Amino acid sequence: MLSVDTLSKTYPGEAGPTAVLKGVSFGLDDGDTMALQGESGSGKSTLLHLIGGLDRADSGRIVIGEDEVTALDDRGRARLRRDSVGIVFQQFNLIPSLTVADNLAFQARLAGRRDTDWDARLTERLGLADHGKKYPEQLSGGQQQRVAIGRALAAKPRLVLADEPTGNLDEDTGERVLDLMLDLVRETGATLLMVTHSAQLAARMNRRLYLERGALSG
Ligand SMILES: Nc1ncnc2c1ncn2[C@@H]1O[C@H](COP(=O)(O)OP(=O)(O)OP(=O)(O)O)[C@@H](O)[C@H]1O
Repeated sequence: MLSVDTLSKTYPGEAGPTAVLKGVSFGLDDGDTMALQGESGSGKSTLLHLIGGLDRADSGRIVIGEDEVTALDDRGRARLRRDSVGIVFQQFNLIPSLTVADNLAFQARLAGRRDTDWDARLTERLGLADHGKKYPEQLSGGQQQRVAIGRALAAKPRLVLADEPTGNLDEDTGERVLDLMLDLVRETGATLLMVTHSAQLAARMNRRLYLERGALSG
């Protein structure tokens, strides 16, 4: 469902251009859960951003389902993010002026795929049933991250991209949040690509890849 083929990305820099990704290739099948690991600065976030259409590659090809991400214009990539991809960042990126319930439903509403039964189940499973009318600032970090996960999953995306989703949480909370996310991702049959520094969390995915000096091993 995801195919990445000889993807390259170079950033301009004061000391000259830096090649961050040098011909990265891999594929994911429907329902795969994959941990993406590598040292700080190895290009993990860059790779996720390119796949999610948040940034453009210099060369190479990314295909999600029927969509060739690398051939889409800005509008096409925005549509793909709205319709097929759920993204969870380390910073929760919730909308402070919306309630928890409205944050959770936000992306599904944009995609025209609001499913109130699924919203209710997500809310229950994520332990947010008593918090729907609160605002993000009234929640703990772990609760906010659960809202961000709920928002990403509410539209039932085919692909979930998560960038250190538990990096801001203590280890126990992080593990619980990840467990929930894995359960919910598996329930929807989505494919998960997750950046993590934690070997323990990576061990719970069915595949692992390691990014080193712009290339993958694993
Ligand atoms: N917009 C940008 N402009 C210039 N350089 C950038 C930009 N974004 C990232 N870089 C550089 O590209 C390299 C890879 O960054 P990236 O954030 O992808 O790494 P990472 O593996 O996700 O790191 P971390 O684990 O610390 O989050 C780094 O050297 C970074 O400084």
